[in-house]
Amino acid sequence: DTGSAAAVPINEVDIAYVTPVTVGTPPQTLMLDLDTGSSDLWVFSSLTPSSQVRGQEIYSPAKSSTSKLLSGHTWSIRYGDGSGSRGTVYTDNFTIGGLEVESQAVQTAQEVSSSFTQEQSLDGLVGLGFSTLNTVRPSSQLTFFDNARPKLDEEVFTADLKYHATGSYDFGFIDRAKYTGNITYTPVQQSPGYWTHSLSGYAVGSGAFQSTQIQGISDTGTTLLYLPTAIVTAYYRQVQGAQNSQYYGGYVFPCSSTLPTFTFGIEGARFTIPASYINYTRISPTSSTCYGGLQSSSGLGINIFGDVALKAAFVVFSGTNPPRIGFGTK
Ligand SMILES: O[C@H]1CN[C@@H](c2nc(-c3ccc(C(F)(F)F)cc3)no2)C1
Repeated sequence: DTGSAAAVPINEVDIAYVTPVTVGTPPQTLMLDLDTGSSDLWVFSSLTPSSQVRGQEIYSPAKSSTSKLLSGHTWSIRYGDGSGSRGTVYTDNFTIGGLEVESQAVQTAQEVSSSFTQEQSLDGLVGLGFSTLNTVRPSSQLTFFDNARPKLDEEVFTADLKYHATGSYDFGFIDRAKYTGNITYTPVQQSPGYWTHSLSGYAVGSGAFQSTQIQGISDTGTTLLYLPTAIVTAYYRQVQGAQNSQYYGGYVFPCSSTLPTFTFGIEGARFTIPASYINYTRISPTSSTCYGGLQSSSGLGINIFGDVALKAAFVVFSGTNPPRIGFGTK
């Protein structure tokens, strides 16, 4: 089997992407954020206090003839930005892009943090990290990809995220129409559960490529690209008026500045992020100061190849044994 679904940016700066999914019988449609940096599938639900729901679609297990309570099981998760949620668990039919998993663990939120309440076009997350990261207790649950795997034509899913446009996630096949040339693969270290791999180096604008291994995680749920401080300062040294602002918590610059491109390597292949992707957003609607899409990872303890980098390529997440990740030019 295969599946294919849209990845729709939730605002005008691509802060996150949501994908239509269906849960239960008859199908209830929700828009979920597919996140390769976590492994919980959770949804706003009929169990979420109405004071915490602001425009989101909810899953009501009571309205589904195929829902089953996973008795005694709970979950609680915290994301990199400090947001979080927690609740109980049902199993139910779950589909993405026509690909169905009969008994998917669907984690129903009983509490969500304020930043989820405020994000009214996001109804929950689908974790596509390794199932070892799942937070359901006493027994952890499998991701949609792990459940779907036995029925997939090929043990892969792909991400084709786009700049200020709708892209796609495919399951079980690699769509040759979505990239040119060949996919370049590199090994993934699946512990502790992220899609962890290395870049083979980088270049700032037309500068020489610096060959250096940079280990990090490819994380579709993270908006920006976070790299070591030395690389980030080398980049913004090329930007007139750029500064690392304590106040704004990162590199900002005059919106009128000319930004260089940023190139990263996967093995011998090279992928160039256009300057426009790195001119991420105005710090406020009327400001002439802009916030960068490339920021330092020094406070995170890990480098994160988020959407600013991933949307510059066609990315294959391969669940083969051993797992690997592939990048294609598009
Ligand atoms: O934890 C890491 C795993 N992947 C990264 C991730 N972060 C979120 C997220 C989504 C939406 C929101 C909110 F809607 F604004 F609240 C917040 C965080 N989803 O994946 C970070």
